[in-house]
Amino acid sequence: MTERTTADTGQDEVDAHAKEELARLRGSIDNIDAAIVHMLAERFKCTQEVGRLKAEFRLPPADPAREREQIERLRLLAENARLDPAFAEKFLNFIIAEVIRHHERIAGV
Ligand SMILES: C=C(O[C@@H]1C=C(C(=O)O)C=C[C@H]1O)C(=O)O
Repeated sequence: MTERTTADTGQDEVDAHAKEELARLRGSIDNIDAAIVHMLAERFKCTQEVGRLKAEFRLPPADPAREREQIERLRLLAENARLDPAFAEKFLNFIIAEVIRHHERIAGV
């Protein structure tokens, strides 16, 4: 059996480079995920205040016209950022559904 040395293949260097790149990219992914969590926490702080305001003034928990505007706006932003607009819409709808649930709870619906 012939042995393959590092010098023959350079595979060890490729592996080391791949590991470094993977660690670098995952470091950025971790930072981005942390930013998303912090941004979402701030957004929910605002929407909780909106929920209290709506409950106080007997306004409905959901505002479909406002949601349509936001979705339209987010789809355009996504297109410009080369993000799938359908994904952006799904993501926003997911968040809004949770917000409406909170508003209903605050209003005691
Ligand atoms: C936060 C609000 O309440 C709901 C939640 C929304 C949101 O999360 O962006 C948008 C519209 C409403 O259905 C609002 O009316 O502004």
